[in-house]
Amino acid sequence: MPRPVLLIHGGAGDISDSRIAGKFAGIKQALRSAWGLLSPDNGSGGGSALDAVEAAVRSMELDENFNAGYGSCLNTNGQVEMEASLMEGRDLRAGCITLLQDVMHPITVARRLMEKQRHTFLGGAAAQELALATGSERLQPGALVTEGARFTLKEFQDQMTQGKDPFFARTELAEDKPVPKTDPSGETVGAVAMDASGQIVVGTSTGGITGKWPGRIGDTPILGSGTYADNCRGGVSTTGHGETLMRYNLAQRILAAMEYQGLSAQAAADKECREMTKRLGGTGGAIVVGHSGDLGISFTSRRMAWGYVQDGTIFYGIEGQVVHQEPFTVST
Ligand SMILES: NC(=O)C[C@H](N)C(=O)O
Repeated sequence: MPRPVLLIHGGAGDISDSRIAGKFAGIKQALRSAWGLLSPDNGSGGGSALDAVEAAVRSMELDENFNAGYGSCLNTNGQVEMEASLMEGRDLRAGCITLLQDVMHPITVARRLMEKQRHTFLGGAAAQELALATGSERLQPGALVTEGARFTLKEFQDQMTQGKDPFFARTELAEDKPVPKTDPSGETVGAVAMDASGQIVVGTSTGGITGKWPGRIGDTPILGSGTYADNCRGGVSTTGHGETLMRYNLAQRILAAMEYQGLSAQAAADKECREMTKRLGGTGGAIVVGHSGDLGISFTSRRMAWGYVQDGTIFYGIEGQVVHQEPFTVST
């Protein structure tokens, strides 16, 4: 029987030192709220990967330390347009949502779509309609906008006014271009879980990138780029510069490297993240759970927050190879 595992990320990017504590707190909180749903010790013989992934992502959508739900990045109109995807690896069912506004939990809307099984990808008004019809509350316009998101948009717009385009700077890493103090890509959230039945589920949720054009769609809701789950191979959630990730098809490439080159989850994630940045310039990261339960955590950005629980211990990190660990309790 597979050993259940829950691995999450809180986004790849140029995360400043002052934001690390908030990221760690949010990662631990998300693991705390989701692990009980998956753990074999939860009294019900082990829970479902689907419930655990949804719970972990919902926790980070509520937390303004992450670029998803409340605290999402803003487009050039100062508005939040969110995206999410959810996939399960047994029957390859999925729900993908884009251009969603004024709803706290895009990942739950993605789950509702997946469960309906009629369509796989809905955007804009249709996504909104589904959200409201399946129990999501419509928030006041602007309710998801935080001070931090406003500040980052202002900083981005100031740089544009000065003729510096931070997007271009990040996709042309080899050149000496100005780099924004705050990464306009913000930090998407994602979770990959495998339950005791071998079911693998992946969910990813984002506000996109700061200063995006209204209507811009990133990698997050695109299967094979932001999210992919296949019980025969594994599950991947990615984060980083969406235009880069979708052109490279990062999630699918990592799974292909595991399947056809026999690489471990870690080796495949390292190889494909590195190769992507070498070829396209943009940076990003991925979390991976292989079908046999091995884990991969890799990023080419400066930082990426991540965490997982194993054998009563929580492991987490944000930088290079540095791994922190502490006993996991519900009050961690
Ligand atoms: N930080 C992120 O992961 C942003 C997301 N990948 C996007 O480009 O929309």
